[in-house]
Amino acid sequence: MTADGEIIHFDNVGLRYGTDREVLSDLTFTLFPGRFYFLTGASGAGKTSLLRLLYLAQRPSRGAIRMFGTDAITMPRGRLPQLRRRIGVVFQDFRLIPHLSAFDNVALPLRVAGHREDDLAGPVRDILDWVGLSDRIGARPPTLSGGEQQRVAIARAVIARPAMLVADEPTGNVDPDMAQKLMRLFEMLNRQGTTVVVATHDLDLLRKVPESLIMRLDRGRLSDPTGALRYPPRKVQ
Ligand SMILES: Nc1ncnc2c1ncn2[C@@H]1O[C@H](COP(=O)(O)OP(=O)(O)OP(=O)(O)O)[C@@H](O)[C@H]1O
Repeated sequence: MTADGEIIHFDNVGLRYGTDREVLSDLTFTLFPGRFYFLTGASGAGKTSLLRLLYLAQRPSRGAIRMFGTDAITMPRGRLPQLRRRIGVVFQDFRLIPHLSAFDNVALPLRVAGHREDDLAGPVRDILDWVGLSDRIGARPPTLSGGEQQRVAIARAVIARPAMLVADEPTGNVDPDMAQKLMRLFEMLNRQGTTVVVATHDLDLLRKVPESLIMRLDRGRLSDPTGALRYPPRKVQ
């Protein structure tokens, strides 16, 4: 984190895939720690592409990105994993490992980070309990419902206590009740200090988190009365 408290700053960022037109253009904004952001926009507006920039799965075609005080464009590739570990990701399609139990899926980030087996069990059980899955610890993803898989994916994304959680359409596969519960989980996490960024085209979701801030993408550009999301973005009405 930098002195002025930002965690991410985009300066005039653009993204094109291959030689096609830009799918994201002129993005200038700052994300501040501990806030809850929604990223909205019609299908194809560029939400997933922007999230991929945020969790460092994609480099922009132009512009500057500063993350946790580091220039994310010019830093040595070897530092990428260190930066990525500070970001938890909930993918639209979960990306759970089907032959591993819920426990082992959630334990994965800790094992990758080199935690000892003796130290894993407690935190993994606690977090599965927190997402309401203490009775499904041994279950493999194909035997879980969509909402249960989603909660395993959330538990895996937050087990290593990331500074920022990024979630792509996390309620796309669940009923309204479960959507409400998942939002409560994200809010609880946010109250513990995690910056949350949720991409969704479901405008009802925005009302479920009154303190949230909105980033609205329109054909690859941030549409806000000021022309871009800035310092900080306005609150939901
Ligand atoms: N890997 C890729 N190669 C080429 N074009 C891509 C790629 N990924 C996305 N696009 C294009 O970029 C644009 C933005 O796509 P993106 O998936 O970011 O939008 P989105 O807002 O997340 O859409 P949805 O809500 O439907 O998931 C679309 O025109 C899409 O076709």
